[in-house]
Amino acid sequence: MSYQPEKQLALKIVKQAAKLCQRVQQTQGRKAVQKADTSPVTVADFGAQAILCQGLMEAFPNDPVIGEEDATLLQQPELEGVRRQIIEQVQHSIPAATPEKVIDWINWGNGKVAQRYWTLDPIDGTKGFIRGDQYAVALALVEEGEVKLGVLACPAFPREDNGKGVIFLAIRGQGAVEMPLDGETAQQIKVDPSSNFEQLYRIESVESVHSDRQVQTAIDQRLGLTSIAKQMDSLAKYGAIARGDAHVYTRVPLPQFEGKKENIWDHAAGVIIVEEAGGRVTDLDGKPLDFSVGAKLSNNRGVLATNSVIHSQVLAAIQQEQ
Ligand SMILES: Nc1ncnc2c1ncn2[C@@H]1O[C@H](COP(=O)(O)O)[C@@H](OP(=O)(O)O)[C@H]1O
Ligand SMILES: [Mg+2]
Ligand SMILES: [Mg+2]
Ligand SMILES: [Mg+2]
Repeated sequence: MSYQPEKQLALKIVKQAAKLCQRVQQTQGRKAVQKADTSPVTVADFGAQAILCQGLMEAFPNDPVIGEEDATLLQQPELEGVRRQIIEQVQHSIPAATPEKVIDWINWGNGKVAQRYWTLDPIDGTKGFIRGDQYAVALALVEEGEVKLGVLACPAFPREDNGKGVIFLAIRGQGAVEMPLDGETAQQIKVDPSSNFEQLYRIESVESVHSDRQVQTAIDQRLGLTSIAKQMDSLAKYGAIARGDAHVYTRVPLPQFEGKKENIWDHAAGVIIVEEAGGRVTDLDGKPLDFSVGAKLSNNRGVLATNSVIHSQVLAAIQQEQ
């Protein structure tokens, strides 16, 4: 399968969604409201999910979509202003949008896992978005539990030409590329296959409660990895591994979140981008991430992404630390 129609649509809507996020940041700032689990969500998260879902619904009406956000929260009367801003922002991209349609589009992302489905994170790294750091719009196509296509728009990702804004794209069997967010020139990307731990970089979340830094540092020491870990919000970390800026990404759950499983949309697009760039992604026990069970990676524990060359050595060090 070449997945050309899927690729064209995915690129188009991810770019549209990223534009909405940039516009919200410029015009409305980075205000957030709290979800039931106390995590933040913004006008841009909801607006970007509406745009992504509308495009998928129109082009692939039979494919279920599993997205992070849900419009239930917006029924609260005190969020009337937020709801209005979301609708205005979506109308900017899709003039025919009505309030009812926008809510329906957001909720189109409440689908269930099927033989073929899409998963999306309208903003991964909402905390990064609010801080003015990295964030990503993430979209992936999954078939038979395997990611077949992944697109990541990272509007704040630094480019070699000193500009900002990168899209990472991978299709199974076709390699991984990066391109400027507002351009067309695709450039093949590859992991850096170095294996001398003294020269390698690990990358981790900026948020200290999203992974166990103590265990991660102990793993570094076992491996002889001496550099200070790079920190970056969102799935952009997978992009950094795929283009050779870093070599190891560990996501070790903190003891207090041991039973809390990772969301499929926080990983799917990144996994294929790293794999197609020559890297490897498993959980902390060396098992492939299983995208066939639901919205959570229920059959997996944590995540390890590497340049592939050092993967088994890192897994061995992880086993010794558990
Ligand atoms: N305690 C926790 N452990 C692991 N991941 C968590 C977490 N709390 C939140 N997250 C997830 O971490 C994601 C951000 O990833 P990162 O830490 O790599 O920047 C969040 O995505 P959203 O920002 O889309 O909500 C959220 O799903
Ligand atoms: Mg996320
Ligand atoms: Mg999100
Ligand atoms: Mg969130």
